[in-house]
Amino acid sequence: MLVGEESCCCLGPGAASSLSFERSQIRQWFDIPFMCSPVGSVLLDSVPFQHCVIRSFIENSAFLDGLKDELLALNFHDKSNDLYKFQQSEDLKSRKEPHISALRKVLFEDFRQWLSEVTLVELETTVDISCAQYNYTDTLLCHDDELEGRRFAFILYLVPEWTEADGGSLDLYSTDGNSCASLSFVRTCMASIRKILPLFTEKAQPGHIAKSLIPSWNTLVFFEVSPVSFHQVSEVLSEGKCRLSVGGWFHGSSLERPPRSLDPMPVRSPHIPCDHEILYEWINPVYLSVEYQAQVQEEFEDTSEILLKDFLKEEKFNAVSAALETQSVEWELLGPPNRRCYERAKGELPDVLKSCMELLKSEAFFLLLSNLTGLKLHFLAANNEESDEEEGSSELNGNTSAQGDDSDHTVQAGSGVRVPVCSGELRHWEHGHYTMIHDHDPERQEFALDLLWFCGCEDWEAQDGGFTSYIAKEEDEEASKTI
Ligand SMILES: O=C(O)CCC(=O)C(=O)O
Ligand SMILES: [Fe+2]
Repeated sequence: MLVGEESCCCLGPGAASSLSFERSQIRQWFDIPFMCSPVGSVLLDSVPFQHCVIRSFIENSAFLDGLKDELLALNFHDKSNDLYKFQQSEDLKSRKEPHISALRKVLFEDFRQWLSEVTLVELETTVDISCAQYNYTDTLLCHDDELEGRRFAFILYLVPEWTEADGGSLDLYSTDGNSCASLSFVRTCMASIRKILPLFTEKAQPGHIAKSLIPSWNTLVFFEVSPVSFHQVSEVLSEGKCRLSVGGWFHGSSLERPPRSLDPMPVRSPHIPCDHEILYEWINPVYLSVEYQAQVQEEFEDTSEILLKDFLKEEKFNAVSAALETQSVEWELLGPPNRRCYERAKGELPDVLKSCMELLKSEAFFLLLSNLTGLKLHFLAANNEESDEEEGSSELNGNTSAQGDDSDHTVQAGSGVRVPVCSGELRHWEHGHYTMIHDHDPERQEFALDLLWFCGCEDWEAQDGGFTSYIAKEEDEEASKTI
């Protein structure tokens, strides 16, 4: 029987018996990959990566109620960036509340020892534990938990009646076949083999959701943190329910990490040669007046951004909108999910959309952008910038319709002159779509002009989401700027 620090925190025999239950069998099952074996209330599975679900983790329900009350009385702070939105408690490492202390003792003494025994992984005494609340619309997108020293992740759920329709599932991703580390595999490898492993494999990328675990009251999930442990908390969809959990990590020597796989660079091309007539055909004449362009440029130079309303001529805008609504555009879903999830137009576009994309890549448009921004995106543009490395990008966007991206960059030509280039796509965004910023993105290392053109999102409200956030260098949380 596991007993907490105070007698009122007796956890009851359930915790002890479920943990010690069939210990040798558990070890056996962990040794056999790709086998799902329910052992009483302990379910072990190595697909898509080693994880374990223990139901009725703590038997004493009065203890759990007390624990929940103590947790809800803690201070929570909002955590929000491109990866997540939820509330996190203060660190539980040194909280003195009786139930919290008792749980910490069970997890980081008894349970840690058991875990170490069944997995044959040496675990350190580091205590890494906090409490999280995911309420309506909260989420934690695809990630692998890898951080120096983290060896196993655990989460104990303290949720009300929960179904798939409530969202908030813990989704486990399969990887794209480059997989190089699973618990059983690593354990059977000699240390020397482990060392050379990264030389042969690149870090795997998450593919599709292979398994969704619906949280339930008093269920503990744990999994091995490895280069393939990609998972997410799907968006909480029910308005009235709080997905409360206690989670953290058991620390030990991290597994060898294969080198990161780099995102391929988008194909960039110089402008398409074309006459300036195209601008008169497509662009709202307001933006073609030299005086107005000078005003726009001044504002852009001050704030590094500008919003140009009614940018296309009305009839062109209507034609593009109609094409997006009525003509068939083939969309492909882009991944990997730890970087992005949205649709991009694929194959031949309907004529008007094709022409619109060509406009954004045209020579005349590069010149127009130069005039509006002061950036030298064309050799004829006045050179009033400090650096010759500014670049640009544009984006067509729509709700039920389309979105695109057009990035102007410069490449070195043979003569040493930088030639502005661009890349762009037509994108379609809907609920659940996103992009994430990455430290290792090549695009982060250089300057570019982002151009976003939206379609199909009239009467859009802030609460509808779909904004673009710019994050200041070295900052974790989103910067003030959202578009
Ligand atoms: O709450 C969960 O189910 C998982 C949380 C998680 O993945 C994390 O905090 O890193
Ligand atoms: Fe995680």
